[in-house]
Amino acid sequence: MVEVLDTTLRDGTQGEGFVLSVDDKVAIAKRLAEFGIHVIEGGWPGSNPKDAEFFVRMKGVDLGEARLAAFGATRRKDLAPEEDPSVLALLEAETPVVVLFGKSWTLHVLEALETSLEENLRMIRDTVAFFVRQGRRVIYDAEHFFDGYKEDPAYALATLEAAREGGADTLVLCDTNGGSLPEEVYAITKAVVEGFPGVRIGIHPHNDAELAVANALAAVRAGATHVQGTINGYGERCGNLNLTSLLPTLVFKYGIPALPPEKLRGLKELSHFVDERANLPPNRRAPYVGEAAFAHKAGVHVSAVLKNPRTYEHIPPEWVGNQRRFLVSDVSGRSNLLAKLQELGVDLSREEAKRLLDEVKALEYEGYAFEGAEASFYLLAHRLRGGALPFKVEGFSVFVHGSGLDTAWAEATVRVRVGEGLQHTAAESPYGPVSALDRAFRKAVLQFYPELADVELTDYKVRILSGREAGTNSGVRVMVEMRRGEERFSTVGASENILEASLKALTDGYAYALLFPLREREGVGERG
Ligand SMILES: CC(=O)SCCNC(=O)CCNC(=O)[C@H](O)C(C)(C)COP(=O)(O)OP(=O)(O)OC[C@H]1O[C@@H](n2cnc3c(N)ncnc32)[C@H](O)[C@@H]1OP(=O)(O)O
Ligand SMILES: CC(=O)C(=O)O
Repeated sequence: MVEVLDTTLRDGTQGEGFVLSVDDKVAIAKRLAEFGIHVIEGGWPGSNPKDAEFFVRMKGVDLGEARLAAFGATRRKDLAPEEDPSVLALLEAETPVVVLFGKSWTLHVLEALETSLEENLRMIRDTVAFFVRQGRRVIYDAEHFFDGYKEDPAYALATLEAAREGGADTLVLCDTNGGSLPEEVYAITKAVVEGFPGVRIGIHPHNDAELAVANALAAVRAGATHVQGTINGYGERCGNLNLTSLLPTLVFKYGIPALPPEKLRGLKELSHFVDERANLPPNRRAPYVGEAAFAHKAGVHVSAVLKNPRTYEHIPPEWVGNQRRFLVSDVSGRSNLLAKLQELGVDLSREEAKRLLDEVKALEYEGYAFEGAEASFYLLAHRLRGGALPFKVEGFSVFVHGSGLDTAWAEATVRVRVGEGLQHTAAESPYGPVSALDRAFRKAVLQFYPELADVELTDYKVRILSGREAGTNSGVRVMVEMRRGEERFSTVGASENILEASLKALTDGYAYALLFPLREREGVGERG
């Protein structure tokens, strides 16, 4: 059994750009508890009012089996624990578990704390003992343990001994600077495990050499039974041990039941929940939980996966709550297309699929990108089968007016054929030419298709296409995302002219919404 301590709410918030409100912290703590995390480190109550308030709010919250921990430092040099305001703030958090960090590396004792090696040992022993006397479980985080051990093993071990004498029940070896190698971590952890029989040994690795997961696994193989990390690897500098990578590896590959396997079905949802609360975009390429983790693009791969998913998947995606996806692009073969068309509910013969594939490859050469624009791909297939479109744009114009640099507004006209009638409408917008075009187009078609009132534009991205004319003469690709209720779908347009590319992408979105009104089936549709 390996105990899991999550420090997203403490070390995670030491990561650049990862900021949580008190409400976010409370919500995440509850989610971590539901997920089955054993110890949830909520923050450093002596550090700031937000963390202090978090612990006040958590006093009434039932976390079930999970235990809440507050984090803090050993007492200041030459002060008794009961005189140190930071120690007292930690006590007032009233958590069942206290995580104390102390110095293991002589460099830090002498140059950061500016105290003697003996006083540091007393600081560790006294502070641990103080909390143990108050009935708290103390987890001792030995900061810079591996660096300290490499320089002066006897002193590093003496700091652990001081924590044990104080009554700490878990000694955690921290790779604080994140530069240790798995073989060093293995050897040093093994020496500590053998030197401290009966004491739980843990690991807290950082990811500065991209080795946090490897180092955690090395420590566990050497006998560590407690790991500390964060969801999505947020944390100081390059981040902390990423639990969303470590946990499935421990459980599914090493067979170590850190959490019950069925809990890991909620892993992707938990990962996205934390990103959502922090208002950060999820990492698409994250192992196990990223959107791309089970997305198959190359034709050879898709062809094999359709025959047997094990050919290109190391685990079934559903084990971690993820889904298999097939992408369409210029590295596709017929299998990608047939799989995607089946997902979209479109029947094409092999011959038609071949023509569609040629068309996709030619358009991608011109600058289109269909892998993130399934709605445009659907329309392409629809047109290839001779399907009718609900409208046809026959012309447009756009004007931008301004009497100074901050006064611009735009007006647009569009000519759209709907059935037998030709609509010619105009609209203006203070938000720029694309918005004016969108308004004019909607005005033209809404009277015929009132259901489009429920469709809204949610994202708009422009990208300059490389390998063409430079600067403002470059071609552009526009990607648009639209929403209808819970459903999101994306389209693409490419042209030398940004407004033409925009109108292509916009009108693809509206045409798709009209042609494919019932995309509520399970597993169908792009996920936003
Ligand atoms: C490896 C880790 O991630 S440990 C966690 C680190 N996390 C944080 O630092 C985030 C929260 N920190 C804070 O809010 C502030 O730094 C506080 C409130 C803790 C301290 O603030 P200040 O009193 O203004 O001190 P400051 O931040 O400038 O310096 C840290 C002090 O803690 C001392 N210190 C560092 N580690 C320890 C330790 N383990 N035990 C005791 N004292 C320590 C330093 O020697 C320094 O003391 P000095 O002011 O006498 O030089
Ligand atoms: C304690 C801690 O966060 C570290 O050593 O990295």
